[in-house]
Amino acid sequence: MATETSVDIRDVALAAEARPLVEQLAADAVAGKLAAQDATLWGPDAESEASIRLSWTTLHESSRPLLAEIDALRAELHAEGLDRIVLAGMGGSSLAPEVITATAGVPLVVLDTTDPGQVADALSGDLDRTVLVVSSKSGTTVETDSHRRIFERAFTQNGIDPVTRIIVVTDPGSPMESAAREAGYRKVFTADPHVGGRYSALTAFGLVPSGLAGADVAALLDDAAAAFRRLSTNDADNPALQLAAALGAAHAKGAEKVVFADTGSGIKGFGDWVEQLIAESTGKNGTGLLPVVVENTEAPGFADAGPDATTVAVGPGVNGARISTTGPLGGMFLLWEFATAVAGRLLGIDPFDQPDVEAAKKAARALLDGPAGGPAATPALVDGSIEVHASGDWLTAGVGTVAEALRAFLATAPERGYLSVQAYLDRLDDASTAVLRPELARRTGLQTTFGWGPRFLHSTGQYHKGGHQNGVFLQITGAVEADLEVPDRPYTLAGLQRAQALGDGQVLADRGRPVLRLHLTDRAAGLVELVKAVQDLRSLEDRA
Ligand SMILES: O=P(O)(O)OC[C@H]1O[C@H](O)[C@H](O)[C@@H](O)[C@@H]1O
Repeated sequence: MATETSVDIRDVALAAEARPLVEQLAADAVAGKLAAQDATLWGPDAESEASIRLSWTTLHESSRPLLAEIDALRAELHAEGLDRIVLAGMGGSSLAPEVITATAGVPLVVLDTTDPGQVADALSGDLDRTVLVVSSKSGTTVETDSHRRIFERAFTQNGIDPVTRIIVVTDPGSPMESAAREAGYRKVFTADPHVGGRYSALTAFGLVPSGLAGADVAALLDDAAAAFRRLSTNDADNPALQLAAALGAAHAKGAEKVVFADTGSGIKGFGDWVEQLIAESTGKNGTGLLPVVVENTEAPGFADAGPDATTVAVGPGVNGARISTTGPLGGMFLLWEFATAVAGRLLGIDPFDQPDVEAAKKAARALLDGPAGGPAATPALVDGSIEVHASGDWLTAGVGTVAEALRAFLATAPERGYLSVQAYLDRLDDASTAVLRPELARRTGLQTTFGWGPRFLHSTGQYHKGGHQNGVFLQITGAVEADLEVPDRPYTLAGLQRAQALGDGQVLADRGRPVLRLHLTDRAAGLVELVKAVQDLRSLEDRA
């Protein structure tokens, strides 16, 4: 892993376009003001939100006292033979720990799903050695609350006192804090409330689960501290100003997509974390930057990126990368946070709110509260193990197969739009679904994103509804073999999962976006058929 945090605008034309912006940012002392937590940088409308969202700039100092607490708790847990850490948390409450622990090579089971099979697999691990970290800033996130209930019951059923095994990370004063204290859970960490979820990598949200799992979290703070010195200077060499200016200049020329490929950074899964930061921070008011995370630099989207996209190497620069960003993980977190906040200023938006996330949650709740968990969805057609559900009027009569439905759906994508593939499945057992991203990108020439539902609802979901309105949305849902009850709640996990897919689909369709839902009545067979249908799409196109 690189030791110094740096940015290289490799594309000469882009560097030239970014230059005046960088100089202006330096002259306006934006980096110093940001480091000093000046809430006026995004204009009067954003000021009140910004005034309670900027403490992340100095977490490399303010989070230090946490380290000893984490070490002491880890030692205590180990002494009791508790060394399997399961983390229940959505979005900002799990994305950073997942990257930190994967990069450190230490195991962490992350629960950010409503798929009953995936949760059942986490439950079937060795509960005798398990500690559940329940992380939620708001303390009200339904997935996280459901996981806590399910684990609490499982501990009890296995003769384990759940209060000894549950650790909570939340904001002070949240409903979860009071409930946890009342229940007497083993430990409650309260995080700095003046840091939003997606900027919280170096707060208790990032550090507690990662440290308990065995990652060297002190090193993260050291690396962030070293990067801070460069990121907070008001000069044109500041890597964050350069990165923000390049992204802003590219956006101004119509490149609203930012395509990420790892080029040997030594960091595992950085794209999944940076995706939330960029999409939720900038994707609003009909503008923003759409992160597209791809498999490698040869993958479609990166290798063949057009004028609507800026390619970014996470790691050393390579051919085809217009920008490269390198550094140790702690430095990279801070670099991208600084750059995203500054890009927000260039785009004229408030990088600290997420005005459109709530809409999908509301729609899912309404479906769950409706009769029998929402209306029965009658498919427009059934082809083998796949049911086709279409929202909007693009599915013409006479379409009889999945391949034809896909073709009709993809024809709705505007030029230089994007395709979002959203799989409400088990991201471990159904991992191969991710192959659809490159397969579809290659055949459509569209920038194509892939997200696991409901995880992406807490990340790129904001952009889908609030950002540039040029996306088309392919949802994939699947049959559930064994559902899981959520103790003391009127819904099951499968019911929640279904409501989340249908609810978000409804919100997108209400905004005029084309949505195709393919429901796999047999997951394995359906996926094979779907991949085949995508291949047939090519032959249909060839014939056209
Ligand atoms: O930490 P929590 O309050 O449970 O929130 C988890 C996630 O929920 C929402 O969807 C927000 O848009 C995300 O920014 C946040 O990270």
